[in-house]
Amino acid sequence: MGHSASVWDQRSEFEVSKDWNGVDQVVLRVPRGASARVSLHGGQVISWRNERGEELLFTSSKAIFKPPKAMRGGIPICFPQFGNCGSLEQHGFARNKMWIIDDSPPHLPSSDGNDKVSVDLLLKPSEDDMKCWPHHFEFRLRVSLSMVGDLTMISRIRNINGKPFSFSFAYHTYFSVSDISEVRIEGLETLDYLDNLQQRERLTEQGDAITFESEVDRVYLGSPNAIAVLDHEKKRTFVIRKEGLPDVVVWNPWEKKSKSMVDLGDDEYKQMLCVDAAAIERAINLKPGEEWNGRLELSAVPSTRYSDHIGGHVRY
Ligand SMILES: O=P(O)(O)OC[C@H]1O[C@@H](O)[C@H](O)[C@@H](O)[C@@H]1O
Repeated sequence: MGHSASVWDQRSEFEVSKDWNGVDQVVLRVPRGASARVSLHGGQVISWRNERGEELLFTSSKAIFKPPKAMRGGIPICFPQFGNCGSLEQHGFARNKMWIIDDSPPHLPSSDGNDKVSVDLLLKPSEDDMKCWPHHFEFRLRVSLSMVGDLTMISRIRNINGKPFSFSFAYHTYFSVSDISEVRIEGLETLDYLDNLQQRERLTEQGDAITFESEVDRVYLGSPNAIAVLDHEKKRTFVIRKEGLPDVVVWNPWEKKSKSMVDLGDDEYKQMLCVDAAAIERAINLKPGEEWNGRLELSAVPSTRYSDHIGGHVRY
Protein backbone atom coordinates (compact mmCIF):
# COMPACT_ATOMS: atom_id res chain seq x y z
CA MET A 1 0.00 0.00 0.00
CA GLY A 2 1.39 3.44 -0.86
CA HIS A 3 0.47 6.64 0.92
CA SER A 4 1.47 9.65 -1.07
CA ALA A 5 3.41 12.16 0.92
CA SER A 6 3.61 15.85 0.20
CA VAL A 7 7.16 15.67 -1.04
CA TRP A 8 9.43 16.45 -3.90
CA ASP A 9 8.30 14.21 -6.74
CA GLN A 10 6.10 11.34 -7.84
CA ARG A 11 8.47 8.64 -6.62
CA SER A 12 8.38 9.95 -3.08
CA GLU A 13 6.00 7.66 -1.38
CA PHE A 14 6.18 5.78 1.80
CA GLU A 15 4.95 2.27 2.23
CA VAL A 16 3.24 0.69 5.16
CA SER A 17 4.02 -2.94 5.90
CA LYS A 18 3.67 -5.28 8.85
CA ASP A 19 6.52 -6.35 11.09
CA TRP A 20 6.83 -9.84 12.55
CA ASN A 21 4.24 -9.08 15.20
CA GLY A 22 1.73 -7.59 12.82
CA VAL A 23 2.55 -4.01 13.86
CA ASP A 24 2.51 -1.46 11.07
CA GLN A 25 5.84 -0.06 9.98
CA VAL A 26 6.37 2.84 7.65
CA VAL A 27 9.22 2.56 5.17
CA LEU A 28 10.70 5.78 3.79
CA ARG A 29 12.89 5.50 0.71
CA VAL A 30 14.65 8.00 -1.50
CA PRO A 31 15.75 7.28 -5.07
CA ARG A 32 19.48 7.20 -4.29
CA GLY A 33 18.86 4.24 -1.99
CA ALA A 34 18.81 5.53 1.59
CA SER A 35 15.88 4.31 3.69
CA ALA A 36 14.36 4.48 7.15
CA ARG A 37 11.72 2.44 8.95
CA VAL A 38 9.42 3.73 11.62
CA SER A 39 7.29 1.43 13.74
CA LEU A 40 3.86 2.58 14.82
CA HIS A 41 4.69 0.87 18.08
CA GLY A 42 6.35 3.70 19.97
CA GLY A 43 6.72 5.94 16.91
CA GLN A 44 10.17 4.40 17.04
CA VAL A 45 12.62 4.68 14.15
CA ILE A 46 13.90 1.11 13.93
CA SER A 47 16.23 1.38 10.96
CA TRP A 48 18.16 4.05 9.09
CA ARG A 49 20.28 2.99 6.14
CA ASN A 50 22.58 5.00 3.93
CA GLU A 51 22.62 4.80 0.14
CA ARG A 52 24.99 1.81 0.26
CA GLY A 53 22.43 -0.03 2.37
CA GLU A 54 24.56 0.10 5.54
CA GLU A 55 22.56 0.18 8.76
CA LEU A 56 23.44 3.25 10.84
CA LEU A 57 21.41 2.47 13.95
CA PHE A 58 22.07 -0.36 16.36
CA THR A 59 19.50 -3.11 16.93
CA SER A 60 20.20 -5.74 19.54
CA SER A 61 20.27 -9.34 18.31
CA LYS A 62 18.10 -10.08 21.35
CA ALA A 63 15.70 -7.21 20.72
CA ILE A 64 12.08 -7.95 21.56
CA PHE A 65 9.78 -6.46 18.91
CA LYS A 66 6.71 -6.95 20.96
CA PRO A 67 4.50 -4.40 22.66
CA PRO A 68 4.42 -3.33 25.43
CA LYS A 69 8.26 -3.04 25.61
CA ALA A 70 10.28 -0.72 23.41
CA MET A 71 12.64 -2.51 21.06
CA ARG A 72 16.31 -2.31 22.21
CA GLY A 73 17.79 -0.19 19.44
CA GLY A 74 16.78 2.41 16.87
CA ILE A 75 15.40 5.66 18.29
CA PRO A 76 12.81 5.15 21.06
CA ILE A 77 11.11 8.34 22.20
CA CYS A 78 11.24 9.16 25.90
CA PHE A 79 8.15 11.17 26.87
CA PRO A 80 6.74 12.56 29.15
CA GLN A 81 9.48 11.44 31.52
CA PHE A 82 13.14 10.67 31.07
CA GLY A 83 14.61 7.74 33.01
CA ASN A 84 13.12 7.13 36.42
CA CYS A 85 12.93 10.79 37.54
CA GLY A 86 9.20 10.77 38.17
CA SER A 87 6.24 8.57 38.97
CA LEU A 88 5.80 7.08 35.49
CA GLU A 89 7.36 3.98 33.99
CA GLN A 90 11.04 4.29 32.96
CA HIS A 91 11.39 6.80 30.06
CA GLY A 92 7.62 7.50 30.03
CA PHE A 93 4.85 5.77 28.14
CA ALA A 94 5.20 7.13 24.57
CA ARG A 95 7.70 4.46 23.50
CA ASN A 96 5.27 1.72 24.47
CA LYS A 97 2.14 3.09 22.80
CA MET A 98 0.63 2.51 19.38
CA TRP A 99 0.82 5.67 17.29
CA ILE A 100 -1.30 6.38 14.23
CA ILE A 101 -0.44 7.88 10.86
CA ASP A 102 -1.55 11.48 10.75
CA ASP A 103 -2.98 12.06 7.27
CA SER A 104 -3.58 15.78 7.67
CA PRO A 105 -0.90 17.19 9.96
CA PRO A 106 -0.96 20.93 10.68
CA HIS A 107 1.41 22.95 8.55
CA LEU A 108 5.02 23.16 9.71
CA PRO A 109 6.40 26.67 9.33
CA SER A 110 9.94 25.49 8.54
CA SER A 111 11.23 24.64 5.07
CA ASP A 112 10.98 20.94 5.82
CA GLY A 113 9.28 18.87 3.20
CA ASN A 114 10.59 20.26 -0.08
CA ASP A 115 13.35 17.76 -0.72
CA LYS A 116 12.32 15.03 1.69
CA VAL A 117 10.17 11.97 2.05
CA SER A 118 8.20 12.22 5.26
CA VAL A 119 5.63 10.54 7.40
CA ASP A 120 3.62 12.18 10.16
CA LEU A 121 2.57 10.20 13.21
CA LEU A 122 0.25 11.14 16.04
CA LEU A 123 -0.09 10.07 19.65
CA LYS A 124 -2.95 11.09 21.89
CA PRO A 125 -3.39 9.88 25.46
CA SER A 126 -5.64 6.90 26.09
CA GLU A 127 -7.93 6.72 29.12
CA ASP A 128 -5.29 4.57 30.83
CA ASP A 129 -2.56 7.15 30.12
CA MET A 130 -4.83 9.83 31.60
CA LYS A 131 -5.04 7.85 34.84
CA CYS A 132 -1.29 8.01 35.41
CA TRP A 133 -0.63 11.33 33.62
CA PRO A 134 -3.85 13.38 33.57
CA HIS A 135 -2.98 15.78 30.75
CA HIS A 136 -4.56 16.13 27.34
CA PHE A 137 -1.86 16.43 24.72
CA GLU A 138 -1.30 15.86 21.03
CA PHE A 139 2.15 14.62 20.11
CA ARG A 140 2.90 14.94 16.41
CA LEU A 141 6.06 13.35 15.10
CA ARG A 142 7.39 13.96 11.61
CA VAL A 143 10.13 11.60 10.42
CA SER A 144 11.82 12.64 7.17
CA LEU A 145 14.57 11.34 4.98
CA SER A 146 16.37 13.79 2.70
CA MET A 147 17.65 13.08 -0.81
CA VAL A 148 21.15 12.51 0.60
CA GLY A 149 19.88 10.27 3.38
CA ASP A 150 19.84 12.63 6.37
CA LEU A 151 17.22 11.68 8.95
CA THR A 152 15.15 14.41 10.57
CA MET A 153 12.68 14.02 13.42
CA ILE A 154 10.44 16.86 14.51
CA SER A 155 8.29 16.49 17.60
CA ARG A 156 5.43 18.89 18.20
CA ILE A 157 3.75 18.53 21.54
CA ARG A 158 0.65 20.59 22.18
CA ASN A 159 -1.22 21.18 25.41
CA ILE A 160 -4.93 20.86 24.65
CA ASN A 161 -5.75 20.82 28.35
CA GLY A 162 -7.29 23.47 30.49
CA LYS A 163 -4.23 23.28 32.80
CA PRO A 164 -0.49 23.72 32.32
CA PHE A 165 1.71 20.63 32.33
CA SER A 166 5.41 19.86 32.17
CA PHE A 167 7.45 17.01 30.77
CA SER A 168 10.93 15.85 29.87
CA PHE A 169 11.93 14.37 26.55
CA ALA A 170 14.68 12.50 24.67
CA TYR A 171 15.35 10.98 21.27
CA HIS A 172 17.08 7.91 22.67
CA THR A 173 19.36 7.28 19.68
CA TYR A 174 21.29 3.99 19.46
CA PHE A 175 24.09 4.57 16.96
CA SER A 176 25.72 1.54 15.39
CA VAL A 177 29.51 1.75 15.91
CA SER A 178 32.41 -0.50 14.91
CA ASP A 179 33.85 -0.78 18.41
CA ILE A 180 33.03 1.47 21.35
CA SER A 181 36.73 1.86 22.21
CA GLU A 182 37.32 3.41 18.75
CA VAL A 183 34.66 6.07 19.18
CA ARG A 184 34.78 9.60 20.47
CA ILE A 185 32.27 12.37 20.91
CA GLU A 186 33.21 15.96 20.13
CA GLY A 187 31.23 18.97 21.27
CA LEU A 188 30.61 18.12 24.93
CA GLU A 189 34.06 19.04 26.29
CA THR A 190 34.07 21.32 29.35
CA LEU A 191 30.29 21.00 29.87
CA ASP A 192 28.65 20.20 33.18
CA TYR A 193 26.88 16.87 33.39
CA LEU A 194 24.70 14.90 35.76
CA ASP A 195 26.23 11.51 36.41
CA ASN A 196 23.50 8.87 36.63
CA LEU A 197 26.07 6.43 38.02
CA GLN A 198 26.65 8.76 41.00
CA GLN A 199 23.12 9.75 42.10
CA ARG A 200 22.98 12.46 39.42
CA GLU A 201 25.89 14.35 40.96
CA ARG A 202 26.75 17.45 38.92
CA LEU A 203 30.30 17.24 37.56
CA THR A 204 32.29 19.03 34.87
CA GLU A 205 33.77 17.30 31.84
CA GLN A 206 37.53 17.67 31.75
CA GLY A 207 39.90 17.26 28.88
CA ASP A 208 39.29 16.61 25.24
CA ALA A 209 36.74 14.59 23.36
CA ILE A 210 34.83 11.92 25.26
CA THR A 211 36.11 8.35 24.84
CA PHE A 212 34.92 5.09 26.42
CA GLU A 213 36.63 2.63 28.74
CA SER A 214 33.79 1.71 31.11
CA GLU A 215 30.07 2.22 31.73
CA VAL A 216 28.86 5.76 31.04
CA ASP A 217 25.43 7.20 31.86
CA ARG A 218 25.44 11.00 31.84
CA VAL A 219 23.25 13.95 31.01
CA TYR A 220 25.36 16.79 29.55
CA LEU A 221 23.78 20.16 30.17
CA GLY A 222 23.43 23.20 27.95
CA SER A 223 25.16 21.61 24.96
CA PRO A 224 25.84 23.24 21.58
CA ASN A 225 23.32 22.57 18.80
CA ALA A 226 25.74 20.39 16.85
CA ILE A 227 27.88 17.58 18.15
CA ALA A 228 29.74 14.75 16.45
CA VAL A 229 30.24 11.05 17.11
CA LEU A 230 33.41 9.91 15.35
CA ASP A 231 33.91 6.24 14.56
CA HIS A 232 37.61 5.91 13.92
CA GLU A 233 37.54 2.38 12.53
CA LYS A 234 34.63 2.96 10.15
CA LYS A 235 35.99 6.43 9.27
CA ARG A 236 32.39 7.58 9.71
CA THR A 237 31.07 10.52 11.68
CA PHE A 238 27.53 11.02 12.85
CA VAL A 239 26.68 14.70 13.00
CA ILE A 240 23.84 15.45 15.40
CA ARG A 241 22.06 18.76 14.98
CA LYS A 242 19.27 19.71 17.31
CA GLU A 243 16.91 22.51 18.24
CA GLY A 244 14.88 22.92 21.40
CA LEU A 245 16.89 20.17 23.08
CA PRO A 246 19.58 21.63 25.36
CA ASP A 247 20.79 18.38 26.95
CA VAL A 248 22.63 15.35 25.59
CA VAL A 249 22.50 11.92 27.20
CA VAL A 250 25.49 9.64 26.66
CA TRP A 251 24.96 6.01 27.58
CA ASN A 252 26.85 2.78 27.16
CA PRO A 253 26.06 -0.04 29.61
CA TRP A 254 29.45 -1.74 29.21
CA GLU A 255 30.10 -5.38 30.05
CA LYS A 256 28.57 -6.02 33.46
CA LYS A 257 25.26 -4.20 32.91
CA SER A 258 24.86 -5.73 29.43
CA LYS A 259 24.95 -9.17 30.99
CA SER A 260 22.02 -8.25 33.21
CA MET A 261 19.88 -7.03 30.29
CA VAL A 262 17.77 -9.75 28.71
CA ASP A 263 17.35 -7.94 25.41
CA LEU A 264 21.04 -7.13 24.85
CA GLY A 265 23.72 -9.66 23.88
CA ASP A 266 26.62 -9.91 26.34
CA ASP A 267 29.16 -8.31 23.98
CA GLU A 268 26.84 -6.06 22.03
CA TYR A 269 27.65 -3.00 24.11
CA LYS A 270 30.75 -2.76 21.91
CA GLN A 271 28.65 -2.08 18.81
CA MET A 272 26.33 0.57 20.26
CA LEU A 273 26.44 4.06 21.67
CA CYS A 274 23.43 6.05 22.77
CA VAL A 275 23.69 9.79 22.28
CA ASP A 276 20.31 11.39 22.91
CA ALA A 277 19.23 14.92 22.12
CA ALA A 278 17.08 15.72 25.13
CA ALA A 279 15.35 18.20 27.42
CA ILE A 280 15.83 16.84 30.93
CA GLU A 281 17.42 19.19 33.43
CA ARG A 282 14.74 21.85 33.00
CA ALA A 283 11.29 20.44 32.34
CA ILE A 284 9.38 21.88 29.40
CA ASN A 285 6.32 23.76 30.65
CA LEU A 286 3.32 24.15 28.38
CA LYS A 287 0.39 26.41 29.14
CA PRO A 288 -3.04 25.57 27.68
CA GLY A 289 -2.90 25.91 23.90
CA GLU A 290 0.90 26.13 23.75
CA GLU A 291 3.09 23.92 21.60
CA TRP A 292 6.71 22.82 22.01
CA ASN A 293 8.95 21.73 19.13
CA GLY A 294 12.06 19.56 19.41
CA ARG A 295 14.05 18.83 16.30
CA LEU A 296 16.81 16.31 15.61
CA GLU A 297 18.77 15.98 12.39
CA LEU A 298 21.22 13.14 11.88
CA SER A 299 23.80 12.86 9.11
CA ALA A 300 26.37 10.13 8.60
CA VAL A 301 29.39 11.47 6.72
CA PRO A 302 32.95 10.32 5.98
CA SER A 303 35.12 11.48 8.90
CA THR A 304 37.42 13.34 6.52
CA ARG A 305 34.55 15.63 5.57
CA TYR A 306 32.81 16.12 8.86
CA SER A 307 34.33 19.49 9.66
CA ASP A 308 32.69 20.87 6.47
CA HIS A 309 29.37 19.64 7.80
CA ILE A 310 29.72 20.92 11.30
CA GLY A 311 31.50 24.18 10.64
CA GLY A 312 30.01 27.32 9.16
CA HIS A 313 26.57 28.13 10.48
CA VAL A 314 26.64 26.12 13.71
CA ARG A 315 28.53 26.96 16.85
CA TYR A 316 30.80 24.11 17.77
O1 LIG B 1 16.54 -0.04 29.48
P1 LIG B 1 15.92 1.28 29.14
O2 LIG B 1 14.70 1.58 29.97
O3 LIG B 1 15.60 1.39 27.67
O4 LIG B 1 16.97 2.39 29.48
C1 LIG B 1 18.25 2.31 28.99
C2 LIG B 1 19.12 3.45 29.49
O5 LIG B 1 18.68 4.64 28.90
C3 LIG B 1 19.55 5.74 29.15
O6 LIG B 1 19.12 6.83 28.44
C4 LIG B 1 19.57 6.03 30.60
O7 LIG B 1 20.40 7.12 30.88
C5 LIG B 1 20.04 4.78 31.33
O8 LIG B 1 20.04 5.01 32.74
C6 LIG B 1 19.16 3.60 31.00
O9 LIG B 1 19.68 2.43 31.60
